[in-house]
Amino acid sequence: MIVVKVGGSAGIDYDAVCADIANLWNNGQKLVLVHGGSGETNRVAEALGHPPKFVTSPSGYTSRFTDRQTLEIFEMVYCGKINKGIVERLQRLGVNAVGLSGLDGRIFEGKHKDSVRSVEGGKVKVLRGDHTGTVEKVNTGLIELLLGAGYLPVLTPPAASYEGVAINVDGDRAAAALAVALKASTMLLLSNVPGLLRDYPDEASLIRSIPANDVESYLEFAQDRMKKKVLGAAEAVKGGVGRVIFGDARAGEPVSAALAGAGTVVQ
Ligand SMILES: Nc1ncnc2c1ncn2[C@@H]1O[C@H](COP(=O)(O)OP(=O)(O)OP(=O)(O)O)[C@@H](O)[C@H]1O
Repeated sequence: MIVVKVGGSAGIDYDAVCADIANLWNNGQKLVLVHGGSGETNRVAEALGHPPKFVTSPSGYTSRFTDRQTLEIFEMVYCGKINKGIVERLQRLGVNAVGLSGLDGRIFEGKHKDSVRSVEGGKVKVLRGDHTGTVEKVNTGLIELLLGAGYLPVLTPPAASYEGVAINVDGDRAAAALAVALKASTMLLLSNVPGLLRDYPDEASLIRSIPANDVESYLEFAQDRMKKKVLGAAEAVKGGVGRVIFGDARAGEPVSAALAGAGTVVQ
């Protein structure tokens, strides 16, 4: 079993990712696909007159401040345009894909965090009305039901809070929780960079391998949103996933290339 998470940053080639996945799936590879949608969400939010707001926590993690309106825009893009776009591509390639959010059947569950601490102008502010959280539980029953019946699950945030409220969760860490719960041998985190770069954005500074017992010390090379990927990788290998690969989803055969070791291999 492998878990493939494909991001939603500019430049990602969904046609290439889906063609590669269809090929692997049709050759018997069991897999679950998780996706993001941040780039398109930013564009749609701007167009709807509710521009994105990002907050940086005192510990340096950046996240999207998700008020109710942002959550609704987020769902339009993640669960709508991106999810159905991927499912349609896979269906056209002969793969019976089923697109679901973490809310559906409570596939991803976690605690709702209503407030977030944000560093603004050197001061820490508390912002309320946030619809975010972290995945703590994965309903593998529904996923196994689908896989057992021959469907390829295509999953996306948001998750469900324990009270049944939709919460924006980080897709990389959701994929990590899923990979642990499914006892996956490999998790791929594909985005619009070749992997973790020592000197971002210099692509020649690709870090080729990271020892599984020392992932956190590589957090220092990751800026803003890349930090969550490194954290997700640490959580996955700690939870028993054999290897995590940060790979490039901009062209070629992104999944096969990453499985063959292109990118940053955490093992
Ligand atoms: N050291 C680094 N190496 C590589 N990328 C980095 C580094 N530091 C920061 N980044 C940024 O991290 C981004 C990837 O993370 P991001 O969460 O934006 O991608 P994603 O997974 O494609 O999106 P989504 O949130 O939609 O799933 C890259 O586009 C790059 O700008």
